[in-house]
Amino acid sequence: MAVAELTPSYTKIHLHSSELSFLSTRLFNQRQCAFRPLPKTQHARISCSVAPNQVQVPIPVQTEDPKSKADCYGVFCLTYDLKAEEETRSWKKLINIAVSGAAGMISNHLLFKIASGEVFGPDQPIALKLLGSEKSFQALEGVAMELEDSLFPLLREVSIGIDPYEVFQDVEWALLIGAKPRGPGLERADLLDINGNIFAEQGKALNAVASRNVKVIVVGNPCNTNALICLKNAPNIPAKNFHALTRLDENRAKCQLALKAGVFYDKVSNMTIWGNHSTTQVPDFLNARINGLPVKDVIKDHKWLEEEFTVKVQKRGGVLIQKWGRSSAASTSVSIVDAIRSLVTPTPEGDWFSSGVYTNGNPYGIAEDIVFSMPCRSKGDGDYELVKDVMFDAFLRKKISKSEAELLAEKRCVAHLTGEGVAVCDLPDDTMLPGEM
Ligand SMILES: NC(=O)C1=CN([C@@H]2O[C@H](COP(=O)(O)OP(=O)(O)OC[C@H]3O[C@@H](n4cnc5c(N)ncnc54)[C@H](OP(=O)(O)O)[C@@H]3O)[C@@H](O)[C@H]2O)C=CC1
Ligand SMILES: O=C([O-])CC(=O)C(=O)O
Repeated sequence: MAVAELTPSYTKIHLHSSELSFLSTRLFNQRQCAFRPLPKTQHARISCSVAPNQVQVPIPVQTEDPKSKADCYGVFCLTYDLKAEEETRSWKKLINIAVSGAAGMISNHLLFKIASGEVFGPDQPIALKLLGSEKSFQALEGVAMELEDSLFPLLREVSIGIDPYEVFQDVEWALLIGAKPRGPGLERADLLDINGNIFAEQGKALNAVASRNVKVIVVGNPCNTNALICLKNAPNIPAKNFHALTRLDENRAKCQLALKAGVFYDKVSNMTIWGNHSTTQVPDFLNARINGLPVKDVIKDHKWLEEEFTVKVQKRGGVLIQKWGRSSAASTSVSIVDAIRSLVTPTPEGDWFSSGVYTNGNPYGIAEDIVFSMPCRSKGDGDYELVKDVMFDAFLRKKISKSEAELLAEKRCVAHLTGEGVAVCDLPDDTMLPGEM
């Protein structure tokens, strides 16, 4: 028995499982449908952007129930009076947070931190919008079940979907984690193209449906160039709102300096990662401080700083993969939390944090129109400013130039995805993600 439900632009079809595989495969192959099995039934919901006259199934006339449009999950589909709770509990207005790759390893740590309130605060209700794929849909349901069972008071809504145009509707934060990992035999140019296509599509979707001031943090690698592709495909959202995650690198650098100096890592401040989230990244020991003093005054072994420290930070991800058999997920999720909190809380006086941001107007002479990790400060309003008073020496300049050249080469390689013509892929041979060795 097949049932279809029509709206002017969408056709919703409920099918028995026997009919499901044929129709969903056909329509999916035409990239026209979003497919969602309905929990605890033999049915699925398929949202297809096809003209109504193409549908060959009996169509009962129904008035649309707005609730049936939402892809809310389980307990999160219940209605409740959030406004009343805002008054009695002094809660803030609900914020919508989209997470892609939501069934992946990083998200599996991150979602529970966000839902617990440790990221946006104990008075900030949260709606989580999880983006997955046809392949990961069941796993997403598993994630949503675990979120249900956690009884987080601040988590008011969870929805799951595979269409970024639905999932990104009105989101104020988009945490873009989902990306294809670089496996054996996959050239970096191919990876840039495969993942670049994902981020071009997601940029277009954000541009169409997200909040006009959405903050976007790109985690999926190669994250700097993915962030550039994303912002170029979202011309109605300020380019300044896009970040590539280099906070994990900052945290790794702080840890290594603390270890060498024999201090706890909260004594390390002003840590900049310059450049690409790759093995050309530059952990800046010239401007960093330990107990408020220049690192070079505390760690006298400057050869260690220039050689071992720099390489250790650049390759930390790869060493971890060798030990763990998979890439950093828990510490990456912690660093995403740090990155968000740095934007929603004022930066401590005199300190700063690193983020991969758009270079236009930067005061350091770094090439314009790329996404480059630089030192930032925030008033806690979600926005940031670049730090002006930083020092450079010949060593730092040389290292920064290498990372800059790498990012300019990556940009030429994705010109077809940024609207800048024909791609030319002349990537430096040694270009690698931190996880590659
Ligand atoms: N910037 C940083 O500091 C760091 C970045 N990373 C990067 O984060 C990303 C995610 O890592 P992690 O969560 O561990 O990875 P996982 O493999 O656990 O999950 C990633 C998700 O990406 C999605 N995905 C995989 N292949 C494709 C594809 N071809 N097209 C679209 N989506 C795909 C899948 O979700 P679905 O099927 O639902 O689409 C998958 O669940 C990786 O790119 C990794 O390199 C990792 C560590 C640090
Ligand atoms: O290369 C990877 O996927 C892992 C990574 O980015 C990191 O550990 O910094």
